[in-house]
This record gives sequence, structure tokens and C-alpha cells, in this order.
Amino acid sequence: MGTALIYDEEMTKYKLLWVDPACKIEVPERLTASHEALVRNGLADRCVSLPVREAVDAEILLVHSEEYLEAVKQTPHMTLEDLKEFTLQYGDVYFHPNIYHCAKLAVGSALQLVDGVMMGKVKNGMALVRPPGHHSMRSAANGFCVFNNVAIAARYAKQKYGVKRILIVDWDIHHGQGVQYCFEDDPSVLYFSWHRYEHQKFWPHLRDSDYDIVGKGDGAGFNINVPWNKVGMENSDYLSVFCHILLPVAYEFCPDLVLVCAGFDSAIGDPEGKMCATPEIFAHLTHLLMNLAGGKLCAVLEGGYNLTSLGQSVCQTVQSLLGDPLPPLTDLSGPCRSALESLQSVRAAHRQHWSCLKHAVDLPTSEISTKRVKLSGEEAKEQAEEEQSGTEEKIWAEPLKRVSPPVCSAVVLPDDVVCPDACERLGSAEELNPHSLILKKDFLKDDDPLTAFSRVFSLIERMKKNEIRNGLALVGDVTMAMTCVVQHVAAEDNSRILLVCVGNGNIPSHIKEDGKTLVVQISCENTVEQESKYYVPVCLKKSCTDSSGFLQSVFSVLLPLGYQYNPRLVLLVRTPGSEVCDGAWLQLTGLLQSFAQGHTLVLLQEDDKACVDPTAAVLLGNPAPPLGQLQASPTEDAEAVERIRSRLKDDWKLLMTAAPENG
Ligand SMILES: COCC(O)(O)CCCCCNCCCN
Ligand SMILES: [Zn+2]
Repeated sequence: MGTALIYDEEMTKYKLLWVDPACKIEVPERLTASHEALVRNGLADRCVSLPVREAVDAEILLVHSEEYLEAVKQTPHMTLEDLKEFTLQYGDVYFHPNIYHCAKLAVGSALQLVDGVMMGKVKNGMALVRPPGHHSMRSAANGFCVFNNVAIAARYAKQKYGVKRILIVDWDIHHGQGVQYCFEDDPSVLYFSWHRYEHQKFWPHLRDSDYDIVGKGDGAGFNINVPWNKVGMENSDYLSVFCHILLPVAYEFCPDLVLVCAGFDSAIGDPEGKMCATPEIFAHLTHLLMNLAGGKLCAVLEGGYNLTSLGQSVCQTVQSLLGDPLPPLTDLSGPCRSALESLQSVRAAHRQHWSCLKHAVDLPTSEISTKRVKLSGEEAKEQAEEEQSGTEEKIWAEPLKRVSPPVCSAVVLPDDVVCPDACERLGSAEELNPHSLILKKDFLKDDDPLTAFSRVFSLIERMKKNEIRNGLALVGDVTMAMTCVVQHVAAEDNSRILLVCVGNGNIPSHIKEDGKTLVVQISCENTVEQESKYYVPVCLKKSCTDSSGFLQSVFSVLLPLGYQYNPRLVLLVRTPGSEVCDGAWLQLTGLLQSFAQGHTLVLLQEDDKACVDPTAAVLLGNPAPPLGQLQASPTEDAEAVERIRSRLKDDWKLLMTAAPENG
């Protein structure tokens, strides 16, 4: 199934007709710049173009009041003076004779996207719309928004498709208070938003945007606000929040549908956000959400005012939706102090609502107050400079091309194992099939193990040349294969292998110390080994059959380590007796494609042949199946993971979730 793209130039046909400094950044060129970037990069043609349509009254009334809709209906016939007058009753928004029409198209675009995804016409998609939506409220326009496109889409999905749980991720740099107010008492819609806040000094200056506003009544816990109290947040800060807050909670919640308020004013260069995260970050944020809800993800454009970073960020998002390899994220130096303070405040505020956070070992919130922090003279000066520096033109490198290798998944199998779906038996290399390359190999009977492994080595060589994206090998002795592969690859001087070993099985010690291999072993064996910087044993009492403990260790330990280590190859090994339940294994296979541009080599023991097809399906880019709502993981497992994090956080800053006590 493909990726939908919804866009119509009609939505460019309204603009600010008078002087209003607060609104002048919201220009039609935002939409044309986004669409043209997709066209220029050959991405629009790879999408399924779905037509826009106007939303009808009943759909708009899912969120807005009749009187508000009636009032907006009058605007097309208004004179310029009337429009100005009408606009004055709302904040930071403007009206235009054609904006009502465009607002109906924006809502209709979001609904078309929901229909396409829910009816299985497309796997996921993006709607490029204007006016944006996440600030508009039941009876008020606000912040360039007229109708709340995403909030209406959520209500529509519940009403028309009986969707039980919806996750809304709002990565726009402003707080979507309109969405928050719409669902604050609704446990079926989990709203997550990060936003520039600066202790309420930043627009819209709401106390309701702070981290301790968690939802009301039955909705308590289903509203997550992550305030950024400083500008200049970087990729590390965003990734830390995904790994240590959003992903654990999202997997516990287990949504049936993911909606994204895709605002790109959170990217570097944006005049509103003044952040420093690069456009590539959206490739990763999108990918990290794509194994939820069976891949059903609808992204709807919100803000974004630097036309260059906006275009690049939209392309990064759509390329991930299309399944292209992810770009590397370099120099992840770890979250800044202010981000850590927000991180621990949010985790503390939600500890009682989410079992994945119950054992979070962070400073109690009382250490971090939200009232205006008394800035020392030095800090005040620094902050003033920061603001000042905000005016200087930020520059950043254009994202690298994300090229899909001609072969997606190469599979090395003994004769008696049936080929996975979408793979074909292959005679010789010439008949290379665009999807998969099967090096028919009989590991069982081959008398010379090295020859046997030569097939795997050639697979790795072709990955290095980016002829193949990932691979899977079913071998007679997976531990020996693992050792041979690591030795073979580590022989290169600039190799960096992330070895993820699921299950017991002792890792030869020489692998652990060479620094060219980072080993994370998730098993149920109480490994006597003390962990070191490059050898991280995670032992789960309830063994790996407990998905929640397994996934919590993936989110809070493995992903942060992987991002910071930035490997060139990921070796994912499932040793015998690992018992890890397949769902968690498949989620891990999907999530690990964040690294090494998707160059993952999976090694399975030959009696794990039942694992081949589902694993190959995920390697081919299909979403891993949902796990169901996750239960609390055993206390000792959660505490074990916390202990590892706190012991290794000096070596790996992305493991941090609390501001260091000293100064
Ligand atoms: C959903 O719309 C996308 C958006 O969140 O980017 C809208 C931002 C409105 C920003 C308004 N600034 C007012 C500044 C007053 N001194
Ligand atoms: Zn915004």
C-alpha cells in the first residue's frame, strides 16, 4: 500500500489583506514551498494523490459550535472593514473572503486522509493544508487557525470507523491548546505536544500549556505537555523526549490510529520556534511512530515559516512515510539542562498515570519549579544574548539524499526453508529481483563453515555498497555466525557495529572491549558480567516474553544508545531459547531501522524458521503488528533498566532523564 499526498492550490488563495505584524508570516507561499519541494525531489510522484473535498457542516460541528460556524459562514460576503472588525474578536488570526472555503478544504483534506488510511486504500499519508488548525477552539479562531483540522479528524475517525484509541502527536513548536481543550477529559484520545514555553513567556502564554496539565477526570494522563523553557533545542532534546516519554506511553496506550499535527516551525531557521533541530529529525520522528497502529499514520500540516527548512522537513517526513532509508543524525551531544528539567517534570507528572513511568528514577518535581525562574545576572544576560542571537540567520546543511538500494532485503536460507513473502528463489545474481536477493545456501550441510559464512559476508559487502538495504540469515549456529560476522566487519578500521543480542548466549569477551562494537544483550539470564561502556546486558526476570519490560528497555536504553553510537551496521541476533514474543521482536526489528540507513543484518538459529517470514516482512518495510495495550512490567525489570540508565548515563548522555544535581 502506498503513501497518500493531499494538496490543492485552492488553499493558497487567501492571504493577509491588512497590516498585522503577528500574522504576516502566515503566507500562501508556505503551501507552495512545501508542495514544490516534494515535486522537485520526485516525492510527489511516488505518492498516491487523493483529491481534496470541502468538509460539510456536520463534520465541522464535531468540534465547533453552531454559532461559531454560522459566524464564519458570513465572512465570504464581508467587506474589508467587516473582515477586520470580525477578526478583532479573535487572537493572532486573520480572515479573508476565501478563508472559509479554504478552511473547509483543510478539514476535508484531513478527512480524506483518514478515509484513505482507515479503508486501507493507503498505508499512511500527509495532507498539505492551509489554514492550519491546532489552535482553533470550539467557538473561536486563533493562531492562524479557523477550524481544528486534526481534532475534527479524530472525532470523525471515532464516529465513522469506531476507532477506539487515537494518538495525536503535535510536533509543531506551538501548543495546540485547541486540541488539548477538545480532548482533555477524553481517555480515548491521547494528545502529546511539545512547545516553546519559556515559563509562560512565549505565545500563547497559557498556564494550561505547562507539564502539570495532564487532562481532567477520565482524561487524566491522556494529555502530555512538554514545555521547552529555552530556545535552541536540538535533535538530542527531541529524541530524548520521544525515547523517554512519548514512545513508552504510546506503546502502553496502543492506539488504533496516529494523527500528527505536523508543524515544522520546530525546525532550525524558523523565526517562531528559534530551535536548532535539523530537518532530518522529522524523518526519525515519523519513523519512530510508524510501527504504532499497524502503520496507520495521518500527518496534517500545521505551522512552519522558514520556507527552506519547511520544504526540507516536509520532504523528510514524506520520505519516511514512503519507507525510504533514514538519514544519519550526527553529533547527538545529549539533552541540554533545560530539556532535562522538562523531561523529568513531565515524567513525574505522569508517573501515576502510566505504568511505564511508575519506576522513573528522576528528581521529584519540587526541585524544578515552574514559576518564573529567578535568573542570575549572568543567566539573564545569556538569555538576552540568546534572544538577540535569534535574529541572526541560522544556517544548516542540506539533508543528504536518502537513496533506496536496488535490493531491499536479502535472505540467506537453507534449502528446506520456504521463501518469505515478496521474496523469490534466486538462481544467479543476474536475476536480481528488485525486492529481495536470495542467496540459496545450505548452512546445514556445508562442510566448511567459512564458505557458508561467505554468503553472509558477501551480503554484508553489498550492504556496504548500498546495493542491499538489509538482510536475514538462518544459520546452523547463530552464536558462531555472530562472532564471525563481528570479526569480519570489525576488521575494517572505521566499522561501528551495534550488536543487539536477544536471548541468552555468551558474547565472546573480545567483542565487548574493542569499542568498535556496541553490544546490547536483552536476556533473562542473570548475566554475571558487569556492564561496561560497550557491553550493556539488560536482564529481564520475566524473560523476554513480557513485551512491556522488553520494549521499555528498547525505548529507554537501546534506542538512546543506538542514536548516540550511530552505527554503520546493525546486527540483530536471536539466540536459541530467547522466548521473546514475536510481537516485541518484530517491533524491535522495525525500530532498529532507525540506524545505519537501515543496514540491519538479522541472524536466526535454524530452528527459528517460523520467525523468518514475519521478520522479512518488517525488513521489507511493512509495519510490525500492534502488541495490544501493554501491562506494567515487573518491578524488578523496570528497576533493572533504571539502574543501567543511571550507571551508564555519563558515557551515553541520551540515557539521561534528570538534570544533574550539581550546578
Ligand atoms: C496551527 O498554526 C500553526 C502555528 O502553531 O504555527 C500558529 C502559530 C501562531 C503564532 C502567533 N504568534 C503571535 C505572536 C504575537 N506576538
Ligand atoms: Zn506553530
